[in-house]
Amino acid sequence: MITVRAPATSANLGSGFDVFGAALDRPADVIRVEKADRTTIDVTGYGSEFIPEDPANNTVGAVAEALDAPAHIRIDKGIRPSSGLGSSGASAAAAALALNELYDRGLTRTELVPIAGKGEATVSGEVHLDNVAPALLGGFTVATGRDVTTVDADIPLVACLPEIAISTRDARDVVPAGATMEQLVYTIGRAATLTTGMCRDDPRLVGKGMHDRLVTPARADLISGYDEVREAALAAGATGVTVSGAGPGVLAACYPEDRRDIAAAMVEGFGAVGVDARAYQTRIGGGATLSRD
Ligand SMILES: Nc1ncnc2c1ncn2[C@@H]1O[C@H](COP(=O)(O)OP(=O)(O)OP(=O)(O)O)[C@@H](O)[C@H]1O
Ligand SMILES: N[C@@H](CCO)C(=O)O
Repeated sequence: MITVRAPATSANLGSGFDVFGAALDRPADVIRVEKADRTTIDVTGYGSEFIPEDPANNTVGAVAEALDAPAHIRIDKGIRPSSGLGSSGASAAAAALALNELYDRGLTRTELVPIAGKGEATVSGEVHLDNVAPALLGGFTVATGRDVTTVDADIPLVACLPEIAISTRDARDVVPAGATMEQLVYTIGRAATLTTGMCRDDPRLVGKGMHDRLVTPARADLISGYDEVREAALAAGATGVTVSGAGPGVLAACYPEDRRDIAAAMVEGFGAVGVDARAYQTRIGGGATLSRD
């Protein structure tokens, strides 16, 4: 049996819509695969009651089909679905790595990224690699078309998950259809600042580079308490705050000594508007890990 642990990820990081992604060192999904005549799926764990076991509707089903690798697939969810922490992408990435090994397909992790992306597309409606790339490769990733660049960055983060569900499909509906030249110039500046911060392991530059005036404000309107939580995190020392992926998760970059206070402030911020929330004190971590029993 092959077991793969694939990490949660945070896509976009504010200024890098559909391009930037980061692997988080926690939470994670664990997938176990065994050869079978046809693909079957069992799901347990966090939010499993909301996840279809039909291979046509689960992200791992499309991956098994793309690799021509039928299997019995057990998914233990550590990442809540519809969270903005790449839950569906983590399962797809884990399945790609596990089935590639189970059937000796010989593909590299980079070659598995678009295959995992096909799985992710079954739920979000279109292929974007900003969750599956960091889940497979680890670190901070820049995905443009089929090309993915990685930076092995070390940045402390807090990911706060409110008890609100927002699907990626719905969150894509509010993305503005166009942008002005002024907005584009602003976004390019922030994205470049963030990338420089990742290359230098500099939380200040990463936080500054997260600021986005284009997609994030539209999505923030879907998250009750977003403005309060953002202000609370900044007051507790966060260097930058943004929507994680398609939301409702909220991501803060910070220095390590402020992480605990920021986590408490964010949970309290959601609490102030009557929303329960859970915060993960985390950091940019490695990609999926594989073991064979
Ligand atoms: N293996 C899976 N794990 C999680 N969700 C899955 C899986 N297979 C299908 N789904 C469905 O995908 C949807 C969640 O995916 P979605 O992209 O909306 O959220 P997410 O992956 O948590 O967030 P994001 O991509 O914004 O970081 C839910 O409707 C869920 O039922
Ligand atoms: N880039 C995607 C990530 C969510 O899966 C989005 O923000 O819609």
